Order: sequence, then C-alpha cells, then structure tokens
Amino acid sequence: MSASLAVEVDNLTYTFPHNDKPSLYNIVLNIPWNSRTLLIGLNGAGKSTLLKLLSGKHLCLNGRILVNGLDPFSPNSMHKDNEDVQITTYLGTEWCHMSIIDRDIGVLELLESIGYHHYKERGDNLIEILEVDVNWRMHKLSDGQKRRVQLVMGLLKPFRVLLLDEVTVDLDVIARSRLLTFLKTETEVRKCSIIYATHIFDGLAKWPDKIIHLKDGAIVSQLNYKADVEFVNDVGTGNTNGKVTFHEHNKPSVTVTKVNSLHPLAVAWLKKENYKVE
Ligand SMILES: Nc1ncnc2c1ncn2[C@@H]1O[C@H](COP(=O)(O)OP(=O)(O)OP(=O)(O)O)[C@@H](O)[C@H]1O
Repeated sequence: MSASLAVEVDNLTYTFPHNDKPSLYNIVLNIPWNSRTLLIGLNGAGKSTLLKLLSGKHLCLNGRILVNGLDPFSPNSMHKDNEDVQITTYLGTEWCHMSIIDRDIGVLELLESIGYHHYKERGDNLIEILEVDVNWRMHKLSDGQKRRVQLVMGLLKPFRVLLLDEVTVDLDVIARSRLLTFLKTETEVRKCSIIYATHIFDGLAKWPDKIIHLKDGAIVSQLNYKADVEFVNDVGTGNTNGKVTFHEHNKPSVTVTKVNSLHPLAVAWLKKENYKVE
C-alpha cells in the first residue's frame, strides 16, 4: 500500500478521560515522506499526547489521523508492509522504562529474542554506531549504556514512521550525534519519516526539515526549515546568547544568530577520549 503522505492529521482534538480541557486542539498536520520534524513546546504542551495518538496508543474520537495511510488505532496498522518494514516505531517514556533493561540478561540474548538474525546487517550497523558491546550484561550497565542497547533494539526493525519522544537525554554527545546522523541518513535513503519531540537542541541545527511549535495543545507556529530559517553571524553587538529575528514578509522568515555553546568542546574532547592520563 502506498500512502502519499507519511502522516496526515485533520481537525484532531483530544481530551483525556476525566479531564475537562482538551490536551490537543484542532491539530492539522501533513508530514511528507523522507522528512524530519521537530516538535517544540513547554512541559505539558501536548507533544507526547500527539505522538501517542499517532502511534495508536490512544483512540482518536475527534478528528482524523492517518499514518502511512492507515488509522494507527486499527490492528492493520501494526503490520509490517511487504518489504518487512514496521509501519510505526514509537520510542517514548514507557518504552524507556521497560523492565527487561534492568534484568540480568546478556545484550546478545536480548537482541536475538527480537530478531537480530533477521535484521543482522542493520543490527550490526546500529551496534557500531551506538558502541554497544553484545557481551554486556544489562543489570551492570549505566543508564546511558542501557539506553544505547534499547535504541539498538527499538531501531532494529526498519520503520516507515518513527515517533521519538525525547529518548536521547541519557546519551553522551557523541552517541546522540551519531544517532541523529543515522536517523537523518535513514530518511534520505529510504521511504520513511521521523517526528521527534525534544527539549535538547544542541547538535540539531542541520537536522530538521520542519519545526512545529505546540502551545497549550495547539500548533502555534510551523517553519519549513530550509526556506524559513537562516543562521547568521551576529556582527558587532557582542551578543553571544543568540538573537532571533522574525521577518514578516521575507524568506527566510526567521534569522538566528550563531551562539556560543560548549557543545563543540564536549564533542571534541569526547571524540579523542584515547588520551593518556598523566
Ligand atoms: N494520562 C493522562 N491523563 C490526563 N491528562 C494527561 C495525561 N497525560 C497528559 N495529560 C495532560 O495533557 C497535557 C499535555 O501533556 P503531554 O504529556 O502531551 O505534554 P508534553 O508536551 O509532552 O510535556 P513534557 O515536555 O513535559 O513531556 C498536559 O496538560 C497533561 O497534564
């Protein structure tokens, strides 16, 4: 089945049972294939609720949601398509807290239990990117190492639509940057799209195609990244915290001055971790 858009949402309003107020209002979204969308918003803005609805975790009663042309709540949407690709992969909070990751179990055993042999080439690529050692035992790992194993597991099967709800908080900057590069390449080389909700913007300057700002359950702004956003040097003011200027009738419609950040230093240090300690 071939859907012309990765995700289509029309007039979606969602209220949790026993809540008075909707958590999402009148959401309209058209996400094309081969795209990367960032969701930005304060705590409680509705990012997770939107991703959960797209993943079929909640039933949408008001409005229409199609992911790969299918209602995500219908059982058909869970099936793989004929290229052995999972329609939706949702990596969010509950997934982060799965109990298996704290058990006394080896990484290889864990991966084999979810089809490592079937997806061996992709699995080995992810293992290398996320620097996972298949001989590790889960209960002896740090939080970040556990998350890296989990990401290998979560991404082992190719997806059509990946919904990421801030799952990179535990990763060091190198692992995060390699993961983001892997995901970007995925959307460039095969038919798939990613929607990523995050509060961490370091290293994302060249990543998205689209940025969506959610506020109190509503989409209040959207930018098509390439056309709308330009990074400029801040000449003369000495401002190092960054300045954003909105231009009403121009393209790009937003200019962002380059900012001072410790992110490049952290990347440089961690990339050459094989220093000898004196
Ligand atoms: N299970 C639930 N039952 C009732 N209300 C909920 C539930 N989950 C979320 N909400 C409400 O829905 C609104 C949106 O929450 P949501 O978790 O989508 O925000 P978010 O943008 O993901 O926030 P954060 O950045 O903190 O993760 C909030 O007002 C929240 O209180």
